[in-house]
Amino acid sequence: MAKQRFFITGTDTDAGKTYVSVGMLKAAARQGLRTMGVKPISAGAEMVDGKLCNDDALQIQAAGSVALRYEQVNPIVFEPAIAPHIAAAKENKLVTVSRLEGFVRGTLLTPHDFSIVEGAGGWRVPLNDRELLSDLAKRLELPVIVVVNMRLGCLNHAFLTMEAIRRDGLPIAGWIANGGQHDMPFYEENLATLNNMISAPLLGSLSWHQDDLTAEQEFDQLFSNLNS
Ligand SMILES: Nc1ncnc2c1ncn2[C@@H]1O[C@H](COP(=O)(O)OP(=O)(O)OP(=O)(O)O)[C@@H](O)[C@H]1O
Ligand SMILES: C[C@H](N)[C@H](N)CCCCCC(=O)O
Ligand SMILES: [Mg+2]
Repeated sequence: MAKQRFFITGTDTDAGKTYVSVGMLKAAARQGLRTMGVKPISAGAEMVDGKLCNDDALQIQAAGSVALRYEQVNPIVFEPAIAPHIAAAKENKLVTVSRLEGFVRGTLLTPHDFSIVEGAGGWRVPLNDRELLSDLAKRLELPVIVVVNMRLGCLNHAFLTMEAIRRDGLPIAGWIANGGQHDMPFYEENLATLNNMISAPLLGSLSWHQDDLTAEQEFDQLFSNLNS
């Protein structure tokens, strides 16, 4: 199987990007693949053993089967859980696409079969006054997986996100309906609307999980859909 790499974005912050990233990394590892994930920039971190660590990055680091140092997974980390460019400005730091691209490409040189790069927030999150996180995805030329947080308002968010990714010229590997039947009235009707109007494949609909086995089964199916 050829090496597979994806950029994971979502309809918003808290859409489930990390949840999906971790689930996919584990599903790929169950198929015997060497897996790794990168969270290039994070905002929202705590001190762990004297080092600022972001929970998404720790989860992604733990879920990958290839051992990576924290800095390889998450090279840029800010303490407050706010928009990353504002967190950077508060520390008089400038984050650029070029710098992030260098870090990510460096980590992805580590031999592996399957990798994900998790964004932060949604598609158009600023990195500085001129550049967006979507510019990083463009520079990396990665196919994109969109996690749609299934709640009222997601139709508009999902369509705008798809439009923006296509406008950026990147392929959409597929989208995931996340957290179904959790708190969405007329879930099936909303899912059908998304499915009819999005031309990229629906890779899977993930329920709001009650147990690990259900989650594993859903991610195994999702992983197999990604490869079909
Ligand atoms: N299908 C699901 N079942 C159960 N819990 C879920 C599911 N999807 C997401 N969650 C939970 O919802 C919360 C938000 O999800 P997650 O952290 O993956 O969002 P995110 O898109 O990565 O956000 P960020 O923009 O901060 O990176 C987490 O606590 C996560 O465990
Ligand atoms: C702190 C949060 N969990 C994410 N890491 C960053 C979300 C940035 C959102 C920016 C925005 O679109 O307003
Ligand atoms: Mg996350």
